[in-house]
Amino acid sequence: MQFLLFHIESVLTTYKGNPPLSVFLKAYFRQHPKLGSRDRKAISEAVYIYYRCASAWDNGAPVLPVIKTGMQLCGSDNPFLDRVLQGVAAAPVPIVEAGFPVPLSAGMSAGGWLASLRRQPRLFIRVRKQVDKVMVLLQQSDIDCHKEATGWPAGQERADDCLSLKNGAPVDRLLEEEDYVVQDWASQASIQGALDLMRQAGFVPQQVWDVCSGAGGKSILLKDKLPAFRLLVSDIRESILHNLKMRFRKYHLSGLEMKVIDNTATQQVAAALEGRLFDTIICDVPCSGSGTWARTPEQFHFFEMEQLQKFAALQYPIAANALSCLAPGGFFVYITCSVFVAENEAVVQRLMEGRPGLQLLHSGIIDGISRGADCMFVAVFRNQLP
Ligand SMILES: C[S@@+](CC[C@H](N)C(=O)[O-])C[C@H]1O[C@@H](n2cnc3c(N)ncnc32)[C@H](O)[C@@H]1O
Repeated sequence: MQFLLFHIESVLTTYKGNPPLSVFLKAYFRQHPKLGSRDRKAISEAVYIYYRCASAWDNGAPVLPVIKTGMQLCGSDNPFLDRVLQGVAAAPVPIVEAGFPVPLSAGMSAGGWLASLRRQPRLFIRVRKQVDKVMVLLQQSDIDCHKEATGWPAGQERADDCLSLKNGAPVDRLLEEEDYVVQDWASQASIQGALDLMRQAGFVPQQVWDVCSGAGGKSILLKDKLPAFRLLVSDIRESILHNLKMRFRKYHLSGLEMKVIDNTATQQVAAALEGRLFDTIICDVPCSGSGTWARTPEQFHFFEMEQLQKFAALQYPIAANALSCLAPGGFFVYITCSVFVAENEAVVQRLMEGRPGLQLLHSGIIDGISRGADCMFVAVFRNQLP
């Protein structure tokens, strides 16, 4: 047991918040090949618990002794982990009592959101075909799963192809890889709701630009849901566009054009697009990720308020440069995985200023907390200029 505690402490003292904890742990375990899979699991769980709980107790100071005692009492079977989490969930959160220092988007309560960061979220998949057959297959293997309705606004969601499962469910061993996409409920809902709005307006996207495409979560969903359309994806990182290309290949999707673009650079955008206009633009900007901190509790632990200014300085220019390429009558979808006003409503407000032709059709948080999912923010605009 002592060696597990040694490794837990060693990770906690050497990890400084970057790269993501999952990447750091993989590298750490590569350096310690004698650790078996059970050891790695116990160390990872304890470290994640530390970061989940640390916010509840005065920068985590008392959390480590609780983990140590738990491990000494229970071994690495981890029944103690549940008890630690239950204890933490019930404990008062000092930061809530003091009031969370950053204003949260409309509809978010600081207490509910902070409490949700202490629970591990669920796993969500989007099933690309025969969802009922897939559910039966999973249930036959004793994997508890249920359909989760996606879309917005509340009351207009549809239970379709989104499945909710316990985190860690071994879907990769049971399903063919091209039959499903791992994608959080809120991410699915962000696009599903926007598509519903377009459908209600009798609008069918033909020329789509996915700005900040990352590895293509939103684009893959669009390709699965819509009839043929031309798609441009762009991101500042060439390596992530390579991942996107591999994913498109895996899912047998075609009709893709890719460009490396720094969307904060007005000249670069103009040179890359040569006056092209798009009738649909998805703008899923870089952000604090605060709506996903339940999955990455280390980001909350190491978060510093100044980082918000840095993101805000990226979000507006990225969105404004993209908006300049929106065709008349076109739809512009601004998305973040943040719950902070500064990255959400404040950017929407700035985008509206000086653009009288831009109509805001919808703006709000997609709250995944009760479902064990992430929170996102989405605003949908339409260019009403003739
Ligand atoms: C929230 S992620 C996008 C996630 C992606 N849309 C998806 O659904 O999987 C934001 C992306 O913005 C990219 N990015 C950051 N700064 C950028 C910039 N200045 N111009 C273009 N993309 C940028 C990042 O590389 C990252 O992939």
